[in-house]
Amino acid sequence: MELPEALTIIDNADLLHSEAEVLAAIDRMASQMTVALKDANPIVYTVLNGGLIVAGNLLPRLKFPLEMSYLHATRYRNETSGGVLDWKVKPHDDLKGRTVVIVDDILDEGHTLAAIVEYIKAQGVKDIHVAVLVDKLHNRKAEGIKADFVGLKVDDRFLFGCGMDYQGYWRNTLAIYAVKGL
Ligand SMILES: O=P(O)(O)OC[C@H]1O[C@H](OP(=O)(O)OP(=O)(O)O)[C@H](O)[C@@H]1O
Ligand code: HPA
Repeated sequence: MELPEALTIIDNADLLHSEAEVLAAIDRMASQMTVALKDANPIVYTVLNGGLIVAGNLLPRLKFPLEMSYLHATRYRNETSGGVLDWKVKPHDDLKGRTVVIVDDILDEGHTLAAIVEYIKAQGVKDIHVAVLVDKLHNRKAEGIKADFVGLKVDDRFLFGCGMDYQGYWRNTLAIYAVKGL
């Protein structure tokens, strides 16, 4: 995408959730996660790239001991529909007997999180929890995948902002937008 096009995209987009609404949603998630996980000594995996902004705002709000790690799995590749999952970085810690938390920006069709959860469960973890800022509302979800902590439920549009990209751009906002016409 050329720079002028990136500017046109955000100028014409629909603002779905302001910065303040996103931060309030992250505050709510943090409170729920603190109640559920404060004594669990979890290892928290951020799913790159999209989970970075959510994790950067969420983790400082979790007022209990935890370890941080990351993994990278991707299936959209700058497109607006997902393809085959490409594992760029698999989890690399000893997870046997651990409580694991996965943090990502969005649960859309759920194929990404389903594959991540399946892989992590196979490492012999004690339990696993999924936290996403956005759960997209539609009936195309992969079987059996559900988030335990959800910040916002959003209509079935193509979103960007707060980690989510449109053609590689605009992950770097806190507000959440929908692309005009998508
Ligand atoms: O529920 P799904 O339909 O599987 O989609 C959700 C996934 O898609 C996005 O990642 P993407 O593939 O764009 O990789 P990226 O975060 O590295 O850009 C997003 O960050 C989620 O991980
Ligand atoms: O709506 C979306 N926007 C950006 N990235 C995504 N990955 C899955 N769904 C989306």
